[in-house]
Amino acid sequence: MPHEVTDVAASAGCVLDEGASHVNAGAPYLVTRGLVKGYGEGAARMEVLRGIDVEIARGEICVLLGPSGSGKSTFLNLIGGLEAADGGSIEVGDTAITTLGKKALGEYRRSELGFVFQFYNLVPDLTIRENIEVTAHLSKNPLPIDDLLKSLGLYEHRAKFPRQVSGGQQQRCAIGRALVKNPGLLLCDEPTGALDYKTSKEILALMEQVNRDYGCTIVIVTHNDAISRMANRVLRLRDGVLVENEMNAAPVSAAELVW
Ligand SMILES: Nc1ncnc2c1ncn2[C@@H]1O[C@H](COP(=O)(O)OP(=O)(O)OP(=O)(O)O)[C@@H](O)[C@H]1O
Repeated sequence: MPHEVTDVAASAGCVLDEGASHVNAGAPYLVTRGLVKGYGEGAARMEVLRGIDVEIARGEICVLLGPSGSGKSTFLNLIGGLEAADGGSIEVGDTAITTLGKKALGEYRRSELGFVFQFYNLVPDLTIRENIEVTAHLSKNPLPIDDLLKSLGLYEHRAKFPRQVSGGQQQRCAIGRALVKNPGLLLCDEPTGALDYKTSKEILALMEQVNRDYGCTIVIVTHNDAISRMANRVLRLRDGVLVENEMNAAPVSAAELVW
C-alpha cells in the first residue's frame, strides 16, 4: 500500500488492516425493499423499477449490470437521493432515505455520498486541485487534499485546468472530488464509459484501491460484464426487475480483468 494512501486514511480516522477483508459481513449497510419507480401518467405511465429488494454490506464493491433502459441509472439516482421513489424503502446506514425531507436529503448527499459519472463534470475554470477543494468545503471532516492528490497520481497536475489533462486524469479528479468528503457510499454511473481500455483498467484499479484503503462501499453501474469479476456482489436488472443478485466469493483484481 502506498505510504501516502496510508497517511491519508490514517489522518481521516480510517482503520487500515492490510490484508484483511474490507467487507463487513455484519448488518447490511444499504437495504432496499420493494423499491418502485415509474415515469409518466395514466396510459403513458412506464414502470422502470418494479419492486427491487437488495442488501449490500458495508465495504462491498457491487456491480450493477443490465441492458440499456433496464433501470440502472434510475436505481442509482434513487439511492443517491437525486430522485424520489414511488414506493418501497431505502436505508443507508442508519438513515431511512425514503422518509427524509428536502433539507435532510441534502445533508445525506453531502455527508454520506460521493458521485462519479461517465462525463467527469469538472468545473472548467477551476484547476484540478480547486475542483477537489470545492467539495472538501462541503465536508466537516475532509481528507487532506494534497495527500489525496498524491494517491490519485494527480499531484504534479494539480495546478492545471481540466482541458490540460487526459480523460483518465479528469476522471481521477472526479473520483478525488467524490472521495475528499470521505463518503461511506460511492455511486459510479458508467465511470469508464468514456475511457479507453488501458485507462479504464487504471480507473477500476483506483476504485479498488480506494475501497480497500478508505473502506467505502462502491456501487458501479456498467454495461461491461467483465467488470463484474472484480465485484463482491453482482446485480443485474432486466426491465426493472432484479434477475441476478450473486455474491462473488473470489473477486479478481482490476489488473486481471480482460475484455
Ligand atoms: N426522467 C425521466 N422521465 C421519463 N423517463 C425516464 C426518465 N429517466 C429515465 N427514464 C426512462 O426509464 C427507463 C430506464 O432508464 P435508466 O436510465 O434508468 O436505464 P439504464 O439501465 O441506466 O439505461 P442506460 O444503460 O442506457 O443508461 C428508460 O426507458 C428511460 O427512458
